[in-house]
Amino acid sequence: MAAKQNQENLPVVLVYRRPQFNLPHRNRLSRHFILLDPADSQEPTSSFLSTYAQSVRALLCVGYSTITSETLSLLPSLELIVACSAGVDHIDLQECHRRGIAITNASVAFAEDVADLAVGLLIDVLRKISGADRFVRGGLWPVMGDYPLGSKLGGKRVGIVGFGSIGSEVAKRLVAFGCSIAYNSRRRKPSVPFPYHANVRGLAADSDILILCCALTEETHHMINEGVMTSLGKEGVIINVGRGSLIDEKELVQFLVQGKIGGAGLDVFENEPDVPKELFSLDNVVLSPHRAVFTPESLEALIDLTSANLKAFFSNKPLKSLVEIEL
Ligand SMILES: O=CC(=O)O
Repeated sequence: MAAKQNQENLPVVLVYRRPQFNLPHRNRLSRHFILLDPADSQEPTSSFLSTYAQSVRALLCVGYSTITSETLSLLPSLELIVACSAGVDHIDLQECHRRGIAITNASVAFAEDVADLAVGLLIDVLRKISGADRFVRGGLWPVMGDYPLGSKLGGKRVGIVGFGSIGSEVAKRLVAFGCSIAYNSRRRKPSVPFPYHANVRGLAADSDILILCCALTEETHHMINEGVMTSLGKEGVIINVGRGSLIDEKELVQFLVQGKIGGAGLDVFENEPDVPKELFSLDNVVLSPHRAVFTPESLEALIDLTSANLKAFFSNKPLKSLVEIEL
């Protein structure tokens, strides 16, 4: 009876997810919150929300489940969206801003793992690890002899696009490898000791490698275009752990196929899970199926952060990872 009473006093959190997205460590969260999940019900989501979620103040958005203005219009009491993702481009930010809904994201929980993968992709592209692996497994070593030389990471000039928690973890790692770092972001960050470029094309012209760690917004959509890739040059390498649409993907494919840039390491694509087939035969391209954030450790950290944000909200304390909405 006492346990039931406690359960009834817990704050209610609406779980919003596409059926393919599971909420990791759900049991841990349900010790502190009553989780209202339309996916547990037979009812269509919109009628579930209209019937059961009218007084819900906090929503947990799992994966990249799209939250449109129509979804928001079904939730008149909503004050907070806790996104279980680093990127929040699947949420209608303008409508959230208009309705005064705060958003938190998970970049800080994921930053180290995403940075590790960015550096892993970069080393793979430069040292041709995946290509060499295919060479050995395909029995080509005895037939063709030496595999082509790779290129050294130390000493490279790396341009980081987006210098939030992920960009700064990438920089920390690459400084240790002996790279020089410069960055581009919406504005200069006084606490960052590296050279700032207000313009991505200028950053590309001064870099051997571009690593994309920024959010996808209207301004950053296709920011890596023909001009930027031309400035990066024939030996240049692009690593993308942000979102596919940061790059004009058709243009990237042309640049890679025609040898107008040196290589790419891509964890994200414009039309996931579809990846341009032209990339499959290129040994200077390393492909990963949007997995940068997924380690058991980062999922644990995600639940800690999610819980901390929700607890802060329900006790009127400052949120742990508030997203600044700039429109
Ligand atoms: O891409 C992964 C994320 O945004 O969390």
